[in-house]
Amino acid sequence: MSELKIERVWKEYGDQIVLENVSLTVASRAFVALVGPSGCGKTTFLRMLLGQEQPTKGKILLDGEPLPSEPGPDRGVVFQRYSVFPHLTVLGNVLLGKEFSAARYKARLFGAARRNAIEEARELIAEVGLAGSERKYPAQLSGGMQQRLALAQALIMKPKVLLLDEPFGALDPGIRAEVHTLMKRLWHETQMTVVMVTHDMREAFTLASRVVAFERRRDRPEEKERYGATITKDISIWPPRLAGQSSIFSPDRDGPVASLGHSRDDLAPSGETL
Ligand SMILES: Nc1ncnc2c1ncn2[C@@H]1O[C@H](COP(=O)(O)OP(=O)(O)OP(=O)(O)O)[C@@H](O)[C@H]1O
Repeated sequence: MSELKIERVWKEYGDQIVLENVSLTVASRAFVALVGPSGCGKTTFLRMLLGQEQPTKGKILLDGEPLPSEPGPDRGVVFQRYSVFPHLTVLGNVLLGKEFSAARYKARLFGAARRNAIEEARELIAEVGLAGSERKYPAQLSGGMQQRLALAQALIMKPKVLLLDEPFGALDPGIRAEVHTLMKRLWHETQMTVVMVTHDMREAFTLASRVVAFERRRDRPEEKERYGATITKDISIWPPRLAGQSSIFSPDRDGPVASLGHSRDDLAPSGETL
């Protein structure tokens, strides 16, 4: 279970109303894409889900409980850039979350705990297609590889909710399509709830189970500060998509999702390719 419930949320910075009266329920295992004009508050909304910002008014619940007021391991995040640490290797970046959660001040694991964490990190690195790059630094990786690394870094903590802020926006179209395939597979395998901000409508409709548009209903320059954006469109993709379930209606528009080594028999009871 990982349902997000946003209830009548407002966000104001000083006199500026960025978001007004936003209500949204994101079902467990859904993949919601947030779209909307530049500056309408998509990132602000995502940062509230992460716990980096608090709503001015309203409530955000995760599985019925108020969202903790700071980021935690139940919510992973990947940004367009700068999600990974440049001075750590690929392995070091993926291990970091484990080390921090085990030893908050020293950020180091020892003995069997460390060996197990390394094993887990290596598996995840292979899962995102980076096997063999464990000792490389981010600067030695392409943009697509860095975003794969950022996904592995977020996923090692097994978050209930994955938050993505234009994670693939800086990638070339070919690489982006490859990472989309990976993202879709990871969503099915982990069965996380995903909320992704994107400017790319094709990306939104390729990946998401639901596309939600934010917009200011009143957008005259003199009203900019007084009214915020809210949800103006909410489109459920047909045929319906849900993490861990293959569509019974038709194959996905991008074709079958190849696996890099995971058996997905348990995820697709019909034996269909996800
Ligand atoms: N910490 C802050 N303090 C004051 N104003 C802020 C802060 N963060 C965001 N804003 C303002 O909130 C508004 C919405 O910004 P936000 O980055 O959420 O929009 P966005 O829809 O994600 O934009 P883009 O699509 O261009 O990334 C902007 O006017 C921005 O200046």
